[in-house]
Amino acid sequence: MTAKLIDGNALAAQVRAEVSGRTAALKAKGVQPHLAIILVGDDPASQVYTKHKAADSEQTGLKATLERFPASMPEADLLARIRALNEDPSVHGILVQLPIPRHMDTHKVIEAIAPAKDVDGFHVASAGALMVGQPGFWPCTPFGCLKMLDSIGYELKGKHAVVIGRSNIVGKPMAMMLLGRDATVTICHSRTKDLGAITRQADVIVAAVGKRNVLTADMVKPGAVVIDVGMNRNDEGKLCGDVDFAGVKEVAGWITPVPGGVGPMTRAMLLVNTITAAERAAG
Ligand SMILES: Nc1nc(=O)c2c([nH]1)NC[C@@H]1CN(c3ccc(C(=O)N[C@@H](CCC(=O)O)C(=O)O)cc3)C=[N+]21
Repeated sequence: MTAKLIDGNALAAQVRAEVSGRTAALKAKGVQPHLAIILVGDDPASQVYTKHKAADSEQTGLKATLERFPASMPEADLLARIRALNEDPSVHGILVQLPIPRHMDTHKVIEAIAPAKDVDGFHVASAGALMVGQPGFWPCTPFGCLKMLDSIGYELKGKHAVVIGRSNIVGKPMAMMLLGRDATVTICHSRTKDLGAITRQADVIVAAVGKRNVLTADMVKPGAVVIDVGMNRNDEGKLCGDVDFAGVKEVAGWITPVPGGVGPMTRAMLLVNTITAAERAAG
């Protein structure tokens, strides 16, 4: 193996320690930072994720309230609950776990969250703020990827960063963050012709497609930094990313593993956004 590993678990622990410090400082001023997590339905994966998020919060001194509702909940009731949380000054962050049941309009539900409490960074106001460089909340996954690059002291200015994937929650915001650091950014996607010809020019590659082996060793310039956002299962049911880790680690300069890479950082950045929301509310 030539590539060095960027350890998401270790970095997330550091981030949580920083959040704990900020939480303690706010508590000393009489403010209890509080994240409201809404889970609609009984998807097993979502139940596990939301429990993890609540446990992470409690570990860093943040209060987390997990509210569970049946899949049959009318959309109007969910919107009303979100509006009540918007008005509640003791709540600083609101997260609606996705996916939500199909009879609900995800866009409408996200837009109901007050932008000042949008700790997922999914609201159009958050996306707009990122695009124009105004304070807001950055989506946790690309924010975590940027932190991972910072953790190795990587200078993005003038580098060619290639993002594979154009989702609203990872690819597009990731590209904006890299652009904000003066990288030259290329966004690739399912209709891109000759992906390898583009990725071979990259100094940094962020793979965020949701498909195994999207990036293989022959597509990577020696020494490049490879960030793997993928969360897939292989034929044995084991968690794996979008990157052919075994092959690419022989070529890349740095690489993130799955599990133990971007996933833990996504969870850590939610805590950062929540304490930031509470600090802003406290003035
Ligand atoms: N409103 C909303 N916000 C989200 O941020 C959100 C969501 N809905 N819905 C689902 C996805 C998925 N997601 C993950 C975060 C961390 C890990 C994570 O920590 N993964 C571990 C492994 C966990 C395992 O073993 O299954 C790792 O990569 O090491 C996974 C998945 C956040 N999501």
